[in-house]
Amino acid sequence: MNLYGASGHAKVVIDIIHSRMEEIHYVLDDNPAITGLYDYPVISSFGPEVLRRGTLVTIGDNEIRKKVVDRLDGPIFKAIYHAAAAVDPTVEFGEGTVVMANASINADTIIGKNCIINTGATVEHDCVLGNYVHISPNAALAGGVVVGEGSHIGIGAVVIPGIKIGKWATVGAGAVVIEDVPDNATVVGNPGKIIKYKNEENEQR
Ligand SMILES: CC(=O)SCCNC(=O)CCNC(=O)[C@H](O)C(C)(C)COP(=O)(O)OP(=O)(O)OC[C@H]1O[C@@H](n2cnc3c(N)ncnc32)[C@H](O)[C@@H]1OP(=O)(O)O
Repeated sequence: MNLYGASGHAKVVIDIIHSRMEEIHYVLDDNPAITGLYDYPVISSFGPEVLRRGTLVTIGDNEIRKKVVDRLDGPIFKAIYHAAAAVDPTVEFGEGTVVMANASINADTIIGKNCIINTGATVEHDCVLGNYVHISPNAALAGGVVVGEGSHIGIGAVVIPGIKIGKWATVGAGAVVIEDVPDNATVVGNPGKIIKYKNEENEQR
């Protein structure tokens, strides 16, 4: 497989890949100033033949990861999870999703494409996560939580059972979410409160 994005996030994905003894063929990045990541040379100029084995887009920012996936002229690699992640066999993943060490994902959860379930995160039973979601390290989703496309749950945040989080929303680090979160909203604190929206026309401060 290839990695696209020679970032800090890519370093952690390399750990997953090593734990699974999969082979990395190329590390790619748009920035020609980045020439290496660990022992891997990084290339910024390449033809379609480089992409044929499948690529994981290793960019932490959800919007930028989507932009790169949308323009990629080749297949996305299957979902991959660290050998030290605890994943129930009933869990379904979309392609390009990565699960870091010590994450736990419980029964009948469905996770979309190109998501990140980061180190030590908990995604409980019966959750549904859209594409391009990022659950940050040590964040916890209780049972039956729904997270819409592109939303980012910050480090150490907690979401109580059955909550629905809309698309492209942000939950701040350490927040405790006890009410549904609309699309594009940013929620912080305990209990979580909306502080802004991505689209100014929706702003309700
Ligand atoms: C491996 C990895 O590193 S994975 C990456 C994990 N990353 C994260 O978890 C990042 C999470 N991001 C945050 O928590 C950010 O602070 C955000 C997204 C919630 C807000 O960021 P910004 O939009 O830049 O907002 P800004 O910093 O201007 O803060 C706005 C207000 O919210 C407050 N605020 C910001 N974040 C939080 C928070 N997590 N909890 C409580 N209050 C917060 C600020 O104090 C500020 O309050 P004020 O208006 O009274 O001064």
